[in-house]
Amino acid sequence: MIRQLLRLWPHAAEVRRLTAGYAVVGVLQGALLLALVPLLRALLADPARTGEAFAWLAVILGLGGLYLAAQARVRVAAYRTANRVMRDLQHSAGDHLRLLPLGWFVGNASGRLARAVAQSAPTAAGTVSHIWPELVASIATPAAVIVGVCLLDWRMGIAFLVAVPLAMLVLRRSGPVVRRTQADMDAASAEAAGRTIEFAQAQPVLRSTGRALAGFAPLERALEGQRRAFRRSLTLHTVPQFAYTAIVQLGFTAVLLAGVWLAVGGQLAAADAVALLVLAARFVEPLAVVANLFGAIRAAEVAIDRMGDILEAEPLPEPAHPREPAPGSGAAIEFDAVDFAYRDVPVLTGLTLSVPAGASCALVGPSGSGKTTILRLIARFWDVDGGAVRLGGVDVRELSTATLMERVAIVFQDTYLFDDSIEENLRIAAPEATPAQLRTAAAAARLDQVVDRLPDGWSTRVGEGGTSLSGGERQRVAIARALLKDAPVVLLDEATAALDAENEAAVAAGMRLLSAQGKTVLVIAHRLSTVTGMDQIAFVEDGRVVEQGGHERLLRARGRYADFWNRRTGAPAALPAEAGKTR
Ligand SMILES: Nc1ncnc2c1ncn2[C@@H]1O[C@H](COP(=O)(O)OP(=O)(O)OP(=O)(O)O)[C@@H](O)[C@H]1O
Repeated sequence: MIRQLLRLWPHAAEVRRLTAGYAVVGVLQGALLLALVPLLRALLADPARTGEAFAWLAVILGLGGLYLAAQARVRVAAYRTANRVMRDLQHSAGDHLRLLPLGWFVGNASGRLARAVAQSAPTAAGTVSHIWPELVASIATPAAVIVGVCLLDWRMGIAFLVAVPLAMLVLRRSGPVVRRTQADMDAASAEAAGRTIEFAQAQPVLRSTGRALAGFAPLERALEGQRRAFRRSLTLHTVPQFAYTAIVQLGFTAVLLAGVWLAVGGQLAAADAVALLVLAARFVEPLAVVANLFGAIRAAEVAIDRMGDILEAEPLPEPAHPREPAPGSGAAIEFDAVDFAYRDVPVLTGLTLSVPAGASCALVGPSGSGKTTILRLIARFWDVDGGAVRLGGVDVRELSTATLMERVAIVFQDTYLFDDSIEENLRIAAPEATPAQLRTAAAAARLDQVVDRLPDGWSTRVGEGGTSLSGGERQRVAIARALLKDAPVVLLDEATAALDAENEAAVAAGMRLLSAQGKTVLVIAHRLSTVTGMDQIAFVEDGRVVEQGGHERLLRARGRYADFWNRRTGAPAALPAEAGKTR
């Protein structure tokens, strides 16, 4: 566990110092127990050796004081270290997240992150402050007792030692099993938590489809999986736990038998035998908890691994010698024979696309053809597997992340809004913007109409993630942000959610304005009204651009785009009214 922790929190000297402190506390406790032997020996002698007994009592009191002082000191140090561990791990996670490619955040990253930051860091800290000290003391105390007993009577020392190798063997053997079952439990709990959240979020869908009372199979499966993992962990832990307890009791029995046998045979004074048996009873206590502590350590290892998944995730490679996009054509976008796969599943194959600076281009094509992936590769969510994506003639891998992000504004479907006012949500894009600039951008994106309808106007809080706005209204915020950011390249994924006429017109107007401002606009167009106004259309199919050109020209060519257009214009245009408004 400590080795894993040190990989993420490289302060070996501090951990060593702390461990040495815990060991000293454990040894002092062992010495305290050992001092009982001469005390009892003096008390049980016939007649009792009162003076000697008082002297040993004084020694015990002295050792007790020392033990308490050492314990207090080490505890304070441990709490400080634990605080630092928690703070450093959380800060490192925060710092590291900023370096990870945006693609890392696609999928269930938020769940992983929340668990790592909210649970793993405190677990690692708690292990340092509580479990590790107890474990070290639970080993150091019996070790000190055994050494002392060996010095008092080597035969009894051997009896004390009998159980130790067996106990160690059981702990060693059970370690990987406990760790594996803990990891299974952890994975099953994560799945159950994710499905529970999904169940809550899916309530509107489940109710509107009349399935709310019919149960939710993914959640039921996840909960059953969690129960199965729990049962399995109980079963697999029971045998080694029982074996360990039996071995510890066996050790105690060995000491008992050896003491009685030696005392009956006259080889050990009765007083010594009684004293050593009392010691054996106390000796067993810390040993008995070691197995549980090992279990807790294994659980902590799983939590630390979870944190490791974040801290050891590969950051986005930064160029050693960053370049700047060429002046003039700085906002041109070019895909040069790009290959890209998600976990070995090819999505783009030899994709070539060229959009001159200041031009607008609509990506059109069947669902799953790779349009979103194309936009994401420009923003370096991931790096390409083959070929190159260029911005202003420079491979995006040769631009620093700061330069790239400065030049690109992203308006994705799932625009995230902070639970703050609309004004603050716009300021994210341009913290220095004057109120007049904010209002101009908002008006251009027709966001002012939304603001006018909100109860507190500009100061209305938009709810967590912007849930009090509709999808179309959130996109208007994103377009206003893009206008404010004034980046030369705008990547826009039109909301697929049905937009009402007003939102559709607002988004289209925003796009036209961005284009009129001379920006290179790349749009995933889900609406034909968007497509016709674009300088170019790139028809994407099976991860390639199969046709590129103006709308009229492509229609005349009667190729794949013309087919797509004819099918779409022939299809019923009516879409369901916009769902998801909570306002
Ligand atoms: N993060 C991901 N991990 C694995 N596969 C992915 C991921 N994102 C997309 N894919 C897969 O890559 C393929 C292309 O997806 P992409 O989202 O780029 O297509 P699209 O043309 O934008 O589709 P749509 O129009 O439906 O949004 C699909 O088969 C999709 O399932």
